[in-house]
Amino acid sequence: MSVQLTLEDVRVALGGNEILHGVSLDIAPGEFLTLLGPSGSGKTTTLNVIAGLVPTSGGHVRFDQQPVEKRPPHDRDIGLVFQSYALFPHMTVGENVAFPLLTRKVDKAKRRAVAEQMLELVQLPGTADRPVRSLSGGQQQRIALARALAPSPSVLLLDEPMAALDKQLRETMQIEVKRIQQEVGVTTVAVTHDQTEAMTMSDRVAIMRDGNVEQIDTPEALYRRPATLFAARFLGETNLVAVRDGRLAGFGTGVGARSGTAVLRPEDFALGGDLPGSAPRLSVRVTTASFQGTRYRLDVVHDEVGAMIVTLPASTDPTTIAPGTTIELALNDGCDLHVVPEDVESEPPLVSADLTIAA
Ligand SMILES: Nc1ncnc2c1ncn2[C@@H]1O[C@H](COP(=O)(O)OP(=O)(O)OP(=O)(O)O)[C@@H](O)[C@H]1O
Repeated sequence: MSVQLTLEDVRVALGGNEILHGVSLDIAPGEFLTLLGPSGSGKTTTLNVIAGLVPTSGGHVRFDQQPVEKRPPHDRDIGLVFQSYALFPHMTVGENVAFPLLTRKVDKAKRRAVAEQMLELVQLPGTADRPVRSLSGGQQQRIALARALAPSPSVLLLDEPMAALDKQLRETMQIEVKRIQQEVGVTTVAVTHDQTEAMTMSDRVAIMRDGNVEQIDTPEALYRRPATLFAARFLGETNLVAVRDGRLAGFGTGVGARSGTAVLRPEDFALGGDLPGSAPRLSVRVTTASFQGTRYRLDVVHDEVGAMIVTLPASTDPTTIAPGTTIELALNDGCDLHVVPEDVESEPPLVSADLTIAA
């Protein structure tokens, strides 16, 4: 059973300081939301508020409209997965998975059946009788997930669940966690520092900054339409190019907008020679060029715009982009230039302008 999870102007004060300054989130039943943000921005505190592990000093937390602020953690119907797995080392895999059912007084045969069903779900069938210590880190994380899901919680909370895994395993597990979450359909909130992980797993991502939600949207919208420069910098690599009096710095192109900052992603560029002469362009000097299998990644510099990051197709002739070379960059066909207006950082509510390039 999945629930609608609502945080309404939630405030938390700890050690004499207010840590959350009015966090509001509305998470649909079965949705996967990730809290992403720098260290100390309030991600874990928000997760702990939902779990009931941290008291609120204001606002409301609701499951399907019902306030739960007064309910203790064990009475909130929540599954929790931590970075450290927190499995019981002296128990078997099956006993670990079934543990939450033991405390709910479910009989032994039913516990065993649920444990086996959960082990199927996390693709570790037949491991119920193995000592938990005999499993690898990735397998132990699957067991932690199976244990959290065993009582069919209303809400699943994942606190940096992949942080202890190596990069390759982490990428596999991100896909796997999303598959399992979709199969079960449980409303899920995750915390991570890892923007790729956030984009891979989530229906929506909430970017947190200093105890507030900076922006919440789908990964695509956050990447293409960041409402603030903080959000633009936090999700994906970005080039911030000034727009003054309606002209894009360096390019000189009219963008028909007031002043602000254009958010140009590395893939928004192509080599000038590959595009029609009408495409906005500027000459830059290559400082580094590295081949990354599916593309080249270049650091380039322009006197007025400064340093930028650019990616070009893997088929690009490497001799034309060698460090020290001056190349002409053009804005890619279909590049939908997004400008954050100048006053946005200081004057909420946040709005962003979508502009088409004037001929
Ligand atoms: N028990 C506490 N007492 C006082 N301050 C606290 C307490 N717990 C957290 N804080 C402070 O609250 C702020 C938010 O902490 P929180 O752990 O929620 O951030 P975070 O975004 O999860 O960071 P990280 O990514 O480093 O885990 C930090 O400045 C932290 O120092």
